[in-house]
Formats: sequence, C-alpha cells, structure tokens
Amino acid sequence: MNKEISIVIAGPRGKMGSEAVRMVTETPHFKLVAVIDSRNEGMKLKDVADMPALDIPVYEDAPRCFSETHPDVLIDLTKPDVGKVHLEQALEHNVRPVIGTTGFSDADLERLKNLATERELGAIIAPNFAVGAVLMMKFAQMASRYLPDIEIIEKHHDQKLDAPSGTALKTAQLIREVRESKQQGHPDEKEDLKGARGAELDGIRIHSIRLPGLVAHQEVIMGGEGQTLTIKHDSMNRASFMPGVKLAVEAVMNVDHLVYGLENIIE
Ligand SMILES: NC(=O)c1ccc[n+]([C@@H]2O[C@H](COP(=O)([O-])OP(=O)(O)OC[C@H]3O[C@@H](n4cnc5c(N)ncnc54)[C@H](O)[C@@H]3O)[C@@H](O)[C@H]2O)c1
Ligand SMILES: O=C(O)C1=N[C@H](C(=O)O)CCC1
Repeated sequence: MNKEISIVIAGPRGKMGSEAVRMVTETPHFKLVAVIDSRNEGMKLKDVADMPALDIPVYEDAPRCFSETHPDVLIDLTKPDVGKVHLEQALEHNVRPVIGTTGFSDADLERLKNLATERELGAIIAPNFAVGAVLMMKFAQMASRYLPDIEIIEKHHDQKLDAPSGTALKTAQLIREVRESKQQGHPDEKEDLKGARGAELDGIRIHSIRLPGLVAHQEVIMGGEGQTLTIKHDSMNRASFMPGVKLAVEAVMNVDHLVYGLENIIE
C-alpha cells in the first residue's frame, strides 16, 4: 500500500491549480491539507466560489500555512515571482516543493539548487508536466546532434505571463548540453524590425506566440541540407499535465536535492 502524502496547493483557483485540486482529491494516497491563495484568508475551501466542497483551510501566508499544517509536499501553480518565494519558504519549513510555475532564470535555479542541497530536501521544478512534452524535448535533444540548426516555436494562450515559455527554455538548455554553440542563419543577417528573429539561447532561436484559443504547444524545427525535421507537441487541456504532477509528488519524497525537469524522474 502507498504511504499517504499530505499536500498543500498554491494557486487553487487557477487553471492549473483547480485541476491539481481535483487530481489530489481523487488520488487515494494523497491528502489535501490546505491551500495557499492570493485572497480568501481564513476561509474554508468549500466556502470559496466555484471550489469543491472541501473542509480545508485557505491561507494567504505560505510560512504560516506550512507551520500550522506540516504538509509533506507543496504543489505551486501560481506565477513566476510567487513560485520562487514559495519554493524557498517551503524548503525553510521542511516541505518538499513541486513547482510547475515557470519563469526561473539560470541564477534562480542555481540559488534554489544550493538551498535544497543544504537542507538535504527533495524539490522538483518541472517546466512541463505533460509526458509527451518531456519526450518532445528529449527527442529534440537527440536529433540536435545530427541536425544542429534549430528554431523553437512555442505557442500559448494569451494569459501567459512569461516568455519564452519554461518548456522552450528547457528545450534549448537540453540541446545546449549536447550541441556546440553555433551562429545560425546568415552571418550578415540583420533585423529590420526588432525581434523578427526571436530570442536567442546559445544560437538557438526561440519564437513565442500568444493567442486566445491556444493551451500549450511547441514545435522544434531542425534544418539540414535538403531536409527539415519537425518535432511537435500539443497540450489540448490542463488534464494533460496531471499524471506528471502526480509522478512528481511521488518522486519528490524520494530525493534529497533539486531536480529540474521531469525527464530526470521518468524511467
Ligand atoms: N509545468 C507545467 O506543466 C505547467 C503547465 C501549465 C502552466 N504552468 C505554469 O503554472 C503557472 C500557473 O498557470 P495557470 O495557467 O494555472 O495560471 P492562472 O493565472 O490560471 O492561475 C494562477 C493562480 O495563482 C494565484 N496566485 C497568484 N498569486 C498568488 C499568491 N501570492 N499566492 C497564492 N496564489 C496566488 C492566482 O490567484 C491564480 O488563481 C504559470 O506559471 C504557468 O506558466 C506550468
Ligand atoms: O500555460 C502555461 O503557462 C504553460 N506553461 C508552461 C511553460 O511555460 O512551458 C508549459 C505548459 C503551459
């Protein structure tokens, strides 16, 4: 039998957070003990509009939530500036963070990695919980050895705060691990309109599209002599992320350092 894991969710009214509340309450060995919200301090979740009838407390203050409810795991699905703070506060209170919130810089990751190591506590930051997206990133990394000219096009809904997406950044970082840095396109190319060639990480171009109607989509296009290869993933809904969130909650109980990316825990 699986050991019970007690969980706090930050961002329970959000598009992802509300799916996570559903997933956690439907998983027999997960127990939702509290939520952290940007409002509704002191209420019960069942009294918050459009929330499920759960008799659990709502906190606005994360440290107080951790001190009073002692969860095993925090699932954070809030926004970039908040996710970083919650991650640190969780570690300081001996709570293992599973962070789906995106917008982490290399410097943030380094600092948070050191903090988790110092505390010998598991933490997972997953820019994309969809298993298909993780495979898309790994396939792109593999293919980049053979087709090193690469452009990433990521497309998201127009409520997204960060650009480029965490997934696009992670894809470029995975490719950077196996591909030499290279200048792509014509050496003399110039942008007549600023941004026309997109953002750039180690020579890889990243283009961000934001439109209503989209959820989360990415194409990695690679070009070689007389050929192109396109590796593409689409999330049609937020339920697509939940098996990955569940996997991360289970995995974070068995590590003692920060893991960045679900590819490191999928066998
Ligand atoms: N890793 C993944 O697979 C994945 C998938 C989808 C979205 N995301 C990321 O998850 C985050 C949330 O996405 P979303 O689409 O659900 O956004 P959303 O705007 O629908 O929800 C965010 C929620 O966070 C809440 N919030 C804001 N500040 C808060 C605070 N201080 N304390 C508690 N809650 C707070 C808001 O009230 C809102 O309900 C984003 O960073 C997004 O990029 C990651
Ligand atoms: O909806 C979002 O926001 C998403 N963000 C992630 C990212 O930045 O890569 C991935 C999935 C959806």
